Amino acid sequence: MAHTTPAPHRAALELVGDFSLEMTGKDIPGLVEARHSIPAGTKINVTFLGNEDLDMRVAAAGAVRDLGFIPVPHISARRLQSQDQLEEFLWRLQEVGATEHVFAVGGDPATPAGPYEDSFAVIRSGVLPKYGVREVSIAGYPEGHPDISQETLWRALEDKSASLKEQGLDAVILTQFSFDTDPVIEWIEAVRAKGIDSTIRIGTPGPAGVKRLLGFARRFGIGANAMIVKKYGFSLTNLMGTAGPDRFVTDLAEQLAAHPASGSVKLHFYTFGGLLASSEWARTYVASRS
Ligand SMILES: NC(=O)C1=CN([C@@H]2O[C@H](COP(=O)(O)OP(=O)(O)OC[C@H]3O[C@@H](n4cnc5c(N)ncnc54)[C@H](O)[C@@H]3O)[C@@H](O)[C@H]2O)C=CC1
Ligand SMILES: Nc1nc(=O)c2c([nH]1)NC[C@@H]1CN(c3ccc(C(=O)N[C@@H](CCC(=O)O)C(=O)O)cc3)CN21
Repeated sequence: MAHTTPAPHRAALELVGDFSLEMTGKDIPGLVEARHSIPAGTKINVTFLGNEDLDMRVAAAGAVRDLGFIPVPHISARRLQSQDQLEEFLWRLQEVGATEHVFAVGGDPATPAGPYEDSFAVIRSGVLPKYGVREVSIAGYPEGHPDISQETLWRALEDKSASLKEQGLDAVILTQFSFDTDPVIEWIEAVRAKGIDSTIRIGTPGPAGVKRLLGFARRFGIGANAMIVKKYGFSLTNLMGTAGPDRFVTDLAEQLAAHPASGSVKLHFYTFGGLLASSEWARTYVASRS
């Protein structure tokens, strides 16, 4: 007899199937360790951190590719010192076959290090397709951004989407992580209401120590008050513990199933606890619902 999967489970499987991951330039050992837990062809983003250099970023993107996954290197507009530096990065990435997908992001420095004030400046410069870029991810903020107004964020999203479309580049929206699904659902509706139909990848932390998660949340200005944190499934009185995205993902899947106009929505794991923990979590989650 045909096996039927209950609707909320089906929604959860759709959401978690084809998840993407994230690593830092330093994390090649973690990638090697996790490689058998990660499905072939999984997208793995490589961050562009201030404490890493071009060689590390290129080596990490190349390792992702060599192991049979799809590298999505980050390009941090405000951290670039010159157009030459951007082109050198892209050229080196292209040499290791890692330019088809990139994530163009503003970057945390309060003042730009060079000619790119924001990710729109990188995108509209037109250099990306010259190096083989075909799909560009851009950032989304379901809970806003501590230093950027809502109006500015929405204008940036629309400008970048329009410029990518004009250049014939695919767009994906990748969101800042959060612990609360309510603003995520509202925000997806607002994106769709603007006529933007790109795939949205909802960022969520993979399993990690609670203290570490809260540290990153504070650092990036992400809402993590006691109520939200409890809803996510961890306790502030148990800082030594580990928290995973079970509740967040199950809740998000249920809400998406109730909002069919959400369009294509997938998951992205910020792997603060390591690539292995996130990929094993996804594997177990899918297995328990299939
Ligand atoms: N690396 C990552 O995974 C993620 C990084 N971020 C951070 O979010 C911020 C915005 O990035 P995008 O959405 O790509 O913005 P964007 O590059 O599209 O810029 C949008 C507007 O915000 C301003 N802006 C950009 N970065 C700023 C900053 N650090 N401080 C003050 N104003 C800024 C720009 O001048 C522009 O007017 C950056 O700080 C970025 O690093 C956000 C999500 C994920
Ligand atoms: N505003 C903003 N800026 C970012 O850079 C950023 C976000 N948001 N959202 C989430 C992603 C994930 N990011 C990161 C940043 C650092 C590490 C990391 O492991 N950094 C260290 C370890 C230091 C520590 O434990 O505090 C490193 O080795 O550099 C991981 C993910 C960067 N990202």
